[in-house]
Amino acid sequence: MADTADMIEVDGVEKVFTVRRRAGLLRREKREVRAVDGISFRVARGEMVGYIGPNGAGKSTTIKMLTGILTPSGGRVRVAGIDPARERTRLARRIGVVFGQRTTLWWDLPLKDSYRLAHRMYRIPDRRFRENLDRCVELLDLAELLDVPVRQLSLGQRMRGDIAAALLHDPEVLYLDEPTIGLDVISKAKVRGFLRRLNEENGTTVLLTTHDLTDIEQLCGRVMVIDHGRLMYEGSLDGLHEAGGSERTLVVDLERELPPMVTELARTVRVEGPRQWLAFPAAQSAAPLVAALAERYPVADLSVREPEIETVIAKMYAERPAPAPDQESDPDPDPDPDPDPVPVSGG
Ligand SMILES: Nc1ncnc2c1ncn2[C@@H]1O[C@H](COP(=O)(O)OP(=O)(O)OP(=O)(O)O)[C@@H](O)[C@H]1O
Repeated sequence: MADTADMIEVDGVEKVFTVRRRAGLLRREKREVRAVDGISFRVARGEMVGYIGPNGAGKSTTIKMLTGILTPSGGRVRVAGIDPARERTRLARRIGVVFGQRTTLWWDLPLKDSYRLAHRMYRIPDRRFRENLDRCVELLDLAELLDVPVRQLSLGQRMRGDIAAALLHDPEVLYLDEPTIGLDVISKAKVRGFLRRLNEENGTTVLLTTHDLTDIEQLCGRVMVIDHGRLMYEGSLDGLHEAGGSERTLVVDLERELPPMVTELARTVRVEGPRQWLAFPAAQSAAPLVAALAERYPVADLSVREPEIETVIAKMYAERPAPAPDQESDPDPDPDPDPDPVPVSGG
């Protein structure tokens, strides 16, 4: 069972939450939120897949079902051949989880103490623990941070610390929920480089949730898009850009104020003083556009902006019927009634 080619199997999975909310002074009414509404997908062993969608789409709920923190309301989930909800502790030894917004490290203790606890909790053989820790310390640049209490770490340092903690027990599957959120460019590059290497060298299967399309572009061969609890797209990132007709934006600083620039490769969508914004198809390279503009206009500086995931998905939606009202995302859910910590600290 454990050597199945598909590391993650999800068949017709649903998760329905019942939310109580005030409806008048004394009355409270119950409402169902279909956070995940019948999704099916596979992730092969050693694959690195992006799982994206707007806020409230159902990404975290899916990941929680894949760890066993949440039990599906319907459908079937298997990870490494294990039913996560039934055998959560057994599965915890085979998976690693990083929630970008929530640390699994001990806040008041030096970073290395959290690692020592993981060593004991997962009963990692001493030699294996040392090798894994040494590798993470080297590749994630943690040497200077091991003695620092976690609460004193910057967000980027803490994130690298969390990623290391999730990997000390050699998980075959790693779930990453927004691992680059709020990080500066250098920290993002470090995290992405590390993940690429981990996947190549260890064959770790990675499911990556992110709002940053550059994470997907640099790491994932395949992307799945979820919205209103349903899978809307599965394929390459380029295919997604095509399906959504999405555009990137070239921001051009000219040496002086000029009328809107004209080129057949893009549309000038905004002009503010000497700065102009040009939209062009996201699947197209910016190089010919840059060359064409530089030939005709006094260009001082340039940058390219990637489309927002929300915009790409909104464009895909323009062609589809609106979702039923009871599937709209809930602006005021129970904050987080999950009683359990994520498996890395609870397994
Ligand atoms: N414990 C809960 N109780 C009630 N509703 C919930 C609960 N957890 C999530 N929801 C609702 O389920 C839907 C999906 O939420 P989920 O957190 O999975 O979305 P997400 O795609 O991870 O969003 P984000 O990008 O904002 O983290 C939302 O409408 C959310 O309000």
